[in-house]
Order: sequence, then C-alpha cells, then structure tokens
Amino acid sequence: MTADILCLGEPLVEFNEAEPGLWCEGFGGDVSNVAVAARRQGASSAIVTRLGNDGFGDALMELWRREDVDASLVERDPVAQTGLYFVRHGPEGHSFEYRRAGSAAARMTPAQLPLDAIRNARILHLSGITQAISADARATGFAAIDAAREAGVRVSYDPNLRLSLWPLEEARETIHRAMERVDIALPGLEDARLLTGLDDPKEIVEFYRGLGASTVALTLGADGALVAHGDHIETIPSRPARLVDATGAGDCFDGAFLARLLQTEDPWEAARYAVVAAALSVESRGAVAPIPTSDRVLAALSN
Ligand SMILES: O=C(O)C(=O)C[C@H](O)[C@H](O)CO
Repeated sequence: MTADILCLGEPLVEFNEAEPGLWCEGFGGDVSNVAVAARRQGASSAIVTRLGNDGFGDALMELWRREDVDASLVERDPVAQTGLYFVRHGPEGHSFEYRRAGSAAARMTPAQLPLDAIRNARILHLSGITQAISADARATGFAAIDAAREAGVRVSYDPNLRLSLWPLEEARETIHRAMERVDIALPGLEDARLLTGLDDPKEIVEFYRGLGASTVALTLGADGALVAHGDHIETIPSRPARLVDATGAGDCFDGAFLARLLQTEDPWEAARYAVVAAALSVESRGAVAPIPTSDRVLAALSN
C-alpha cells in the first residue's frame, strides 16, 4: 500500500442534532476527516486505525470505500466497539459529546503499526486526539512519528485539543513533545492559545517554529490562516461563508492544505486553497458530507 497522506487516529460515527431530538447520522473523527478532505482534493490517502466488528465499523469501511480512501490496513477488534460522537448546536457554536472510552481505536498499539506503509507515505498525519484517547494510542503516535522521521517522511500534526479527553497539563506535555518532532504544524488559534499560554498569533507561530516545525499554518477561523515557512510569514485571508456547522472545518483545512502542499510545495498557495475549502465546508451540517471536491474549491477560487 502506498498513499500520499497516511492518517493515524480514531474515526467516529457522528450524530448531529438538526433540531431538538432529530439526530442525523454521519461521520467524523478528525484524521478520517483529513483523509477524506485530502482525497477529495486529488491526493491519495489512507487511514490507519482500528474499528469494532460492528455495524458502525462497517459503515465507516463503506465510507472509505466510497471515498476511495485506502482502508486496507484497518483492523477490526472482535471485542471493543467503534466510537461515536454527538454534535449539538447552541448560541456558542457546536459542542461534542463522546461515546468512545475503551473503543477499538483506543486499543491500538505500537506493535500493530504498519511500518512499511508509513515509510512509503509522503506525509504522516496525526493529531492530539490520536494521542489523547489512551496511553497505548499515545505511545503508538510517538512510534509512528519516529518511524516516519527515520524514513525521511514528513510528519504533520494538528493539536486538536479536546479537554473532555485529557487534562490541559497532560495534553500540553504530550502535544509539545510531539511538536518537537513534526515538520508541519497545523494548530487552530483557540487550541494554541490554551496550549502555549500565548495570545498573539505571530508569537504562537514562532513558538511552534521554535519547537521544530519548518512549516506552520495557524488557522484563525473566519480570519483565514497565518502561515510561516523559511523567513516568510503571511496572513492568508478567508472568504465569507454562511455558517451552518463548523464541525470538521479545521480538518478540511488540514486535508486540503496537505494535498495542495504536495502538489505545489508552496505553503501560502496551499493555505489560499485550504481556507476556501474550509469556508465551503461550514455551509452545511456534519464533518464529512460538506467537504468540497477540488472542482468546487477551484470554482470558488476563480470567483
Ligand atoms: O475526532 C474527534 O475526536 C472529534 O471530535 C470528531 C470531529 O469529527 C472532529 O473533532 C472535528 O474536528
């Protein structure tokens, strides 16, 4: 198996509340969202994870088949279940509630990592959530990073802080340790402020560069992204969007950014593309269904 972008973490089945009591089923899980977003932009992508041997696991396998995301390395756990999450919407935006403790993905271990696939990828992508779900998953994330680095494969990391999964101090320690070993850092501003204790976006970007990332794209929500590489730093503005549901917008940015980066090796051009993809993705409900294809992104960019 060879894929441009290999994503490691936990996929989830999503229940998104359209109106009180009406739950629409969809898909989520940050790195699965990234794999789909990258594939819809034309990069090849693969997912490395574990699912329960249950109907929700089957539904995720069917999603990746439909989306042409390589899931040939996904393991099914005979005992543990596939994780779920529920999205509610309120005046403050969306909120998540999880049913994922002890899930199949949380039982991933370093010994199960497909090292050849990691070595053959162009980018390994993982997140703070990948490492938050269990001690084994944390170790698996570090082992994957080490394998990628030894093979000269670029590592991409989105901190994706979820304080319902682990306390801030623990998250900070693990995420900073991971960030010392990544090439491409894709933090969101709100998470990064909590993790770094810094307020100013430029200082945050410099902080992550100081840890080791050569490319940093800090997402600023409706304000776009601040992108640094080499001695150049630039704010890439977003475009106006009709906000319905921002669930997964950061993941859509990540997948589109990585896909475009592989095509152009120009992080600012990749971010110009990815902010438009992310803006399009907030205009309807769910993490996966609204992710645009490259045709839609290119059409929006030319308007
Ligand atoms: O991946 C997770 O843990 C989630 O919270 C599911 C969502 O699809 C994801 O976070 C959106 O970024």
